[in-house]
Amino acid sequence: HSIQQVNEMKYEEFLQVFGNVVEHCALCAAAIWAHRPFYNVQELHAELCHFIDNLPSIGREGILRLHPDLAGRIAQLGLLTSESKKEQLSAGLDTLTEDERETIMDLNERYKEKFGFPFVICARDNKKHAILTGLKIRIENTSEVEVTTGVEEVKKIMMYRLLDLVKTDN
Ligand SMILES: NC(=O)NC1=NC(=O)NC1=O
Repeated sequence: HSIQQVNEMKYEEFLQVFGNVVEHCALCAAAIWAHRPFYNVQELHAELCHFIDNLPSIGREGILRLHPDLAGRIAQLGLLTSESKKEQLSAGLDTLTEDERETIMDLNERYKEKFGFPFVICARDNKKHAILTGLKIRIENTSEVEVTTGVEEVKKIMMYRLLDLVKTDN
């Protein structure tokens, strides 16, 4: 879709196209449709970031809770969204050794136990070793730091998903 086509979309089509740029959180796209027209994909991304940043912390934590674990049960059951599946594959999470898988699952469980939301990282920016390192380092952070860090990763994931949907070579 060109940005011109995006700006002409009724909200139903806009939601069909952009409803999952934030994983399982169609509210974000549903809200910022009202701010069309968008000059380009960067502005569309900025509007979504602005909406997310203005949520109370309980809302931002909620956005994190909507994310599937990396190499988690949902992934093993083949129940990831198409976007998440592609992202987790790009990080090489389908090539984990049994040890690596056990370590990630254990760290994810401990992270969730500590924070009450999952570890979120942009899998298209981080291969499996960076993900393991990120888990080990970030689990030592405070909850406040991790809400902010996780949301910043959600914004990166969102940018990639937007670039997959909006043609920028106009
Ligand atoms: N917990 C996560 O970080 N999940 C994910 N990150 C991505 O980039 N895709 C996911 O599914």
